[in-house]
Amino acid sequence: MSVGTHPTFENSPPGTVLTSPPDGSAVDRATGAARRVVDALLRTDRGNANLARVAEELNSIAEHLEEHAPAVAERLIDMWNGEGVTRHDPVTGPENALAPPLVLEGLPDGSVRGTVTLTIPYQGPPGHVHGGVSALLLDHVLGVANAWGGKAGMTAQLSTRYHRPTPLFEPLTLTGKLISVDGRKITTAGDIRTADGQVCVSVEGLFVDKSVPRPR
Ligand SMILES: CCCCCCCCCCCC(=O)SCCNC(=O)CCNC(=O)[C@H](O)C(C)(C)COP(=O)(O)OP(=O)(O)OC[C@H]1O[C@@H](n2cnc3c(N)ncnc32)[C@H](O)[C@@H]1OP(=O)(O)O
Repeated sequence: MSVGTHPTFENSPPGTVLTSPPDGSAVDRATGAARRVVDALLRTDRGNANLARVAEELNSIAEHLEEHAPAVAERLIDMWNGEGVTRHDPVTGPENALAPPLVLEGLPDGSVRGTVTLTIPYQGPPGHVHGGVSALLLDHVLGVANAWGGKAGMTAQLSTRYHRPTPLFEPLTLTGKLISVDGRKITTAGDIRTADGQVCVSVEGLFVDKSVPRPR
């Protein structure tokens, strides 16, 4: 897999933002609103008398968006156009309402770091983050760490250790760093910590240098 023109720690200043933060565009603001809706649907009173109308209005919004959507094959080409950082992925993508979204910066020691506060849509155990969500976030963090380290690959294995429950509603710091390269095999490690430095989840990933072709 090629890293194309992605910045690396050897050619870019510390603090380089490696993902695509929300930029205030209409699509990013609409996606932010969709995140609020997902969160609010989980929080609103189950007896909220307006929920039937809410369902109608949300379906009407979805119909409007679908009416203005090109064929999926065309949209995929558009999404993967250029060599830039993606705006649609489910971890950092400002255009993806499933993404928190996490913003990652590159550090001079070759690691990447980002802080995010997760809320109810990401819940697994009561008041805590779903383990699959932690693995999703860390898989992507390791992928970005590989790019910052000058490599890229597909995840072949992600070994995840859950040290303690990961809290919702408080800032979590995620880090990742490329550890070693052996031919096509790239080993990368990362973790999720609370603000006071407690490790909640740590991962080691094996990535293999191979890419899936972009849609054209
Ligand atoms: C700035 C923003 C940038 C952009 C940042 C973007 C970040 C995105 C991050 C998301 C990353 C993903 O989720 S990627 C999506 C999830 N991953 C996938 O879908 C991958 C599906 N699997 C595959 O396509 C394949 O199995 C591969 C590519 C992983 C490997 O297939 P291959 O190319 O045929 O290679 P293969 O010969 O099998 O393996 C190569 C070597 O690795 C070893 N190997 C392979 N798998 C394993 C394994 N699980 N455990 C141990 N070793 C393994 C083999 O023994 C071999 O060793 P040796 O004999 O050479 O010693």
